[in-house]
Amino acid sequence: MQQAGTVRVGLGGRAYDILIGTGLIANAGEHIAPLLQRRKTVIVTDEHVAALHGQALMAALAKDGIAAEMITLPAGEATKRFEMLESLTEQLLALGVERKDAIIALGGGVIGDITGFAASILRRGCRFIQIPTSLLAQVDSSVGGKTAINAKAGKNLIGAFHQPVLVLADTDVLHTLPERELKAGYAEIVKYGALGDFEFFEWLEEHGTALLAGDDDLRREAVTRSVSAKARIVEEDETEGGVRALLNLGHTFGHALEAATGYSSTLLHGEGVAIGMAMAFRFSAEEGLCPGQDASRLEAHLTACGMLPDITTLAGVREAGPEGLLKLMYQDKKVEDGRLTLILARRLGDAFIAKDVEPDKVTRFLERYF
Ligand SMILES: NC(=O)c1ccc[n+]([C@@H]2O[C@H](COP(=O)([O-])OP(=O)(O)OC[C@H]3O[C@@H](n4cnc5c(N)ncnc54)[C@H](O)[C@@H]3O)[C@@H](O)[C@H]2O)c1
Ligand SMILES: O=C(O)C(=O)C[C@@H](O)[C@H](O)[C@H](O)COP(=O)(O)O
Ligand SMILES: [Zn+2]
Repeated sequence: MQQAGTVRVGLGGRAYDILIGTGLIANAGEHIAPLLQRRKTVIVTDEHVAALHGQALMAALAKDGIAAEMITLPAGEATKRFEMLESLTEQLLALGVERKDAIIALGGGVIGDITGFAASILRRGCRFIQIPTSLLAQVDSSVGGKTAINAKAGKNLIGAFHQPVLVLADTDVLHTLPERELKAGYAEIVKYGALGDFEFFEWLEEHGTALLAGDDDLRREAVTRSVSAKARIVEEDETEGGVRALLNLGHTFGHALEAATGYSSTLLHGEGVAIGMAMAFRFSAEEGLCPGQDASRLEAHLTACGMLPDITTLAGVREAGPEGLLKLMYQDKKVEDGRLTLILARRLGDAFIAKDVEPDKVTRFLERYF
């Protein structure tokens, strides 16, 4: 049975709906057919998701007369690289994807990011639909139009803003997601509370454990609240000229840790975000910007969910050391005129953009972690 709510991302000519609920993949054809110029599409997915949910989507599209081909990429962050982008775009062209077609990204944030980027450049831009299957992709990466691959120099450095034309977040599929991946997605949910909604943070303190354990109603509510918050920010600032940078809370530290650990399974993106948010709050507290008890409260919640490892135990991080991490932080896209921008906090639920952060302060802060 299909049961879904809708959040609209109001971006004028690039506006789209995010449908959140159950039975959305089983009925995908009915939502997708009206968007197609011809009843033909290509699904891009990864090997795990293809095995679990690929056939269900193919069958749902066939029910509405949509012929679909499937391209399956390797799972994991290492897929967000140039060689994969080349292979993906060549395969899309070989399958005859036309400029007016809409391709489908079925998977987590890795598939959404690389497929969205491929769509943004294929024949100078075709449309794409997000069917996010990880918690992280449902609450964050499928919405807002940031698409990218990683570069040797840093995370998501080659990409484009390219909005999807539809997002189908089917919470049924979360039941096959491994626990570690669920927790990684949960970090991005905590982010919305920590950056701008204290009441949501309190709700997560109360319901986080049950949500992670599998409660569908709580998951649906968390996805809806998260994407609603993201949609409002993206509507105000689509290409991160200002306020959208708040969605980067924890990411300057987190992306540096991901780079230091080689974009590998040593540290998932969401895990880096959890550690990075705790660091951003602790740094804010040590700078006298935020009460220490708020930093402790955030740490306590993340620790209760098993999400705050000692960073120096992560292969690659000790080798990088404070100086190495600081250097990686300077690849951040928020750097302006060679100066570091961090998302810091006044309190839980109130983050702000701090420009021109002194590197010495960050180095001394990082040294205390080692
Ligand atoms: N564009 C954005 O705004 C944005 C936002 C946040 C994160 N991201 C990016 O998203 C990526 C992380 O996304 P992710 O955490 O989804 O990682 P992912 O895409 O690697 O998916 C996580 C793992 O779960 C598997 N998986 C996905 N759905 C499943 C399901 N329903 N059942 C079983 N297994 C499933 C995948 O095969 C993979 O092994 C990072 O590259 C990050 O940079 C982008
Ligand atoms: O949508 C945004 O804006 C975000 O910053 C969301 C982040 O969770 C996401 O990881 C994003 O890809 C990071 O953006 P980047 O510009 O730092 O690469
Ligand atoms: Zn993120």
